[in-house]
Amino acid sequence: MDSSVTSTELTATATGTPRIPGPATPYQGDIARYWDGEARPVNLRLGDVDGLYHHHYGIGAVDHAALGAPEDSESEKKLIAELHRLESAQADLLLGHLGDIGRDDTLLDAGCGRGGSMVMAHHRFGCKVEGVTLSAKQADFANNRARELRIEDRVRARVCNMLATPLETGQAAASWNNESTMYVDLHDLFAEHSRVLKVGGRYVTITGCWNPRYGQPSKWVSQINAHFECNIHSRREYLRAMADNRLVPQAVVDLTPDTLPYWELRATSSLVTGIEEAFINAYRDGSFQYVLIAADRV
Ligand SMILES: C[S@@+](CC[C@H](N)C(=O)[O-])C[C@H]1O[C@@H](n2cnc3c(N)ncnc32)[C@H](O)[C@@H]1O
Ligand SMILES: CC(C)=CCC/C(C)=C/COP(=O)(O)OP(=O)(O)O
Ligand SMILES: [Mg+2]
Repeated sequence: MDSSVTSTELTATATGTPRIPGPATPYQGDIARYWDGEARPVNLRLGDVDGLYHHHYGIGAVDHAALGAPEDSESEKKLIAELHRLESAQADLLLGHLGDIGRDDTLLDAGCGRGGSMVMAHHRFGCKVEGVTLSAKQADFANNRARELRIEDRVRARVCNMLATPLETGQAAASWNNESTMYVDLHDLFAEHSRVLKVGGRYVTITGCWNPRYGQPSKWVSQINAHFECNIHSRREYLRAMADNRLVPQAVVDLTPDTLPYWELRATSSLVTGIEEAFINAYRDGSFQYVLIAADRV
């Protein structure tokens, strides 16, 4: 394993997606394999609704009028569309905290998945969006979508470690992690965001974190970690690691009550994956919180 690979050593996947050869750690190799092999219907069928493919969860009230009655032959289709609407609403909320972004700005999506949030950011601001993921499959998928939408000159995914990105120091007007912070050390992560962000730039994350008021990670939190091979941090760790890296919180929003309706609806669908109960119980017993943190790079 070579942990010294840098952005200057970019090569390409078979379909031309730039990549840094080799994961920095054996754990990153596991995570790359996990996402390369992921093809859950709950993600692909929701993405098929309008071509925005997300790997994050939803927020907001369920529109029961949009769901239709259970005997409705279209009820499954309507349920999928509603879950997808709530996931896109989550990304909209995140993008709404990035500040004033212009067409000439560059944004960084750290842990970009299949690129749904990147496309939304470009459509909203007209800006350039650079994404990084450990998974070559995901990066290829995101770049194919960008080509289909004819925005490949503005939206690009690369295969690389978010802790050592190819971005220049101060290049990004804003950057974010959408449900991707639980795979990395937070001090290393925020040091890299702090490096790539211009002074006065904005960092935003939406994430699940364990609640220090509960004491320690609950069994539900441990179950979520095992399910996704991730390591959920505490709310306290976020604030400490940001403070240590010139990221000053401007907003901390508890989205737990806003995400519960998504989970309760998802638990009734045929696309359940088995992790719904753990999320619902963890949110209800107060051991786990869904939060948005927006911070200024000072
Ligand atoms: C749950 S998905 C979120 C994807 C995307 N942010 C979204 O909202 O659809 C987590 C993502 O984090 C990425 N990831 C995890 N660790 C990473 C690392 N060290 N460097 C780059 N990407 C990483 C994974 O490859 C995956 O794309
Ligand atoms: C809030 C927390 C703790 C998130 C963990 C990271 C994660 C796996 C997010 C959703 O991905 P996904 O959309 O691929 O998952 P699923 O298949 O469950 O929809
Ligand atoms: Mg999903």
